[in-house]
Amino acid sequence: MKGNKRSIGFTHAWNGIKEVARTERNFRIHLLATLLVFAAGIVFKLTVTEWLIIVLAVGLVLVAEITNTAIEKMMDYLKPGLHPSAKVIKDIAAGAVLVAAVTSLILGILIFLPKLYSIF
Ligand SMILES: Nc1ncnc2c1ncn2[C@@H]1O[C@H](COP(=O)(O)OP(=O)(O)OP(=O)(O)O)[C@@H](O)[C@H]1O
Repeated sequence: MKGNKRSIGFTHAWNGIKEVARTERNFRIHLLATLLVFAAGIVFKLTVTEWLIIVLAVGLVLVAEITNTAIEKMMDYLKPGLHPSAKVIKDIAAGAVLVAAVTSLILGILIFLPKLYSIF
């Protein structure tokens, strides 16, 4: 048999992430932003505590985006046509992404702004 139960579970999870990356432009933008933030972290030599905050902030946004996509796809599967309840559910899921993104933006500003300020 090819692979054990755990590796098969990982394969399903990886397939899920690939599906989100393939279908969701916002997720691809967040992945690009993640790379840029990590590059900036290396350039500015972040402390361990700062890295902890940045990694958590980035993870928060990616998890929110993946969850939002799962909810959107579930709604499209369960209720393919337009429906007020589908709208409310999707809007709430999108709201979670917005909250995560704004939180991460604030954390990023608090960490990187003083470093940028000290350069100029
Ligand atoms: N079945 C539906 N019934 C009513 N309104 C809907 C429905 N599907 C989507 N909408 C509205 O369109 C918005 C965008 O939904 P869509 O499924 O197109 O997600 P998206 O374009 O991938 O957006 P996001 O940026 O949140 O990922 C929803 O937040 C909702 O307001």
